[in-house]
Amino acid sequence: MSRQTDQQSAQTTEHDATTTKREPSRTDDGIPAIIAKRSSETPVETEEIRALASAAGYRVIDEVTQVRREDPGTHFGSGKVDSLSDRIEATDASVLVIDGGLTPSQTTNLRDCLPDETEIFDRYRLVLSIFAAQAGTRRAQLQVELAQLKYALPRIETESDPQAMNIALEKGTRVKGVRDRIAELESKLADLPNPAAQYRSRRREQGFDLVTVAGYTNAGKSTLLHRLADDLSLDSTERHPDEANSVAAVEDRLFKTLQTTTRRATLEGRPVLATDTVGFVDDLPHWLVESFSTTISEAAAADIVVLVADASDDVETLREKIRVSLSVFDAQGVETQNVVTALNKTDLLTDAECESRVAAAESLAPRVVPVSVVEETNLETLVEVVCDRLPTATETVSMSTGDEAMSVVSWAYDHARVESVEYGAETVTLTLQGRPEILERMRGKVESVGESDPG
Ligand SMILES: Nc1nc2c(ncn2[C@@H]2O[C@H](COP(=O)(O)OP(=O)(O)OP(=O)(O)O)[C@@H](O)[C@H]2O)c(=O)[nH]1
Ligand SMILES: [Mg+2]
Repeated sequence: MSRQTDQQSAQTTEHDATTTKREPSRTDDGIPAIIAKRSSETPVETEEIRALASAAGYRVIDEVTQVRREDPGTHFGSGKVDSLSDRIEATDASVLVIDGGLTPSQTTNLRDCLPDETEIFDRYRLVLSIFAAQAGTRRAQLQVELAQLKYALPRIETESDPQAMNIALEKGTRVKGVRDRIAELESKLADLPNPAAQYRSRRREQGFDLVTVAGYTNAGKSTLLHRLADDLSLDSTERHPDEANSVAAVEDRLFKTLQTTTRRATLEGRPVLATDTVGFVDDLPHWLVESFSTTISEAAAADIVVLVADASDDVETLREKIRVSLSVFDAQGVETQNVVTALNKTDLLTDAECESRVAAAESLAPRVVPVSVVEETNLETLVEVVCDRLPTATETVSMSTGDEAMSVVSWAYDHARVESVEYGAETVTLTLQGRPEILERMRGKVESVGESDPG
């Protein structure tokens, strides 16, 4: 992930270059905030964090960037913290937004150096506040609160001065309160009826294979789903039309991680329900991603999980994302044997680059299939590999010809893959492949029509 890459390259670049940029205020709405970002590379990119801050309702009035390796104490180093403090004082900003993750002790140290009442938002807290504002369903609200408390807990634990007895006591009470609430939320969430899960379990009874598409944001999950889906009509997973860094697009991207879409697809003749899941947001810790992974837990109930990874990432990033994805699956009880890895966007790579990505992915993940969804390269192989893993049985049945037989044949087309139908003078012989449960139901139907001796 990019944070790690920053730290690695930081060992070679150790200088302090500062730039500040005054933001012409476009709107007077919103709480005034200062953006701060430390990076080991120039130029220091702040476009995304600015969009996130606006999405969270802040008005960015100033920006401070620093090229330096991370300071373990205050993230920025003491000189920079002093000038940040001055700037906050001078601009009357009440919020400091930091593009990066702060440890609990960095948060406390930094707070001690800034004007009183300055609210510090690191990247995670900022994203959580956007989720909180957007969570529309009861489930999403509970999930957001849970994630916020998990974020806050270690910070409350490090916060107070342990020498002051009364504060320590007070801290103890607060910590206990938060722990109790976390336990309460977890059990509430577990008890909450999940309409999506109920829907899927019903569909499975009807004979649908269930495929879940998961992976990091921007890997191409929704695009893949569109390509596979029978019905290509637009829905909520559609990209925001004017993508270009608008606040709406950022909100859209974040909010989408709380939603899922299920579409019907036909893979090698079999009816499949494909579910688009959580896009793991880059640079968010994986406990946070997990807090929102409603559907990932349902992925454990899916027949196959297609892990979509972006092959145009550099090898290290690709590895890291695959590692995190697999560990999230593992934590949710998805069996490795049910994972198929689609290494997407090979159209952006040379053959040699593609080979190195495949090798890297194969060292971590099962069944790696390089594909380009937009150019439709190798999608048949992907479908084949998925279908190979679906629970399958084959059966041949015969029935007396007639209307009833015809309705069984049409039922078969809807629920399984029909390999052949032969219409004889007196009998219809049908060979089909599908879920064992479906073949079982097929037998029941054939019996009611009246079986006919195929010979
Ligand atoms: N070059 C290239 N771009 C692709 C390919 N597949 C998808 N993309 C692009 O990658 C971007 C992200 O695709 P999405 O399908 O929205 O990604 P996603 O995984 O659903 O992302 P989230 O919903 O944010 O989690 C879009 O701009 C796609 O057009 C591909 O095979 N090649
Ligand atoms: Mg998507």
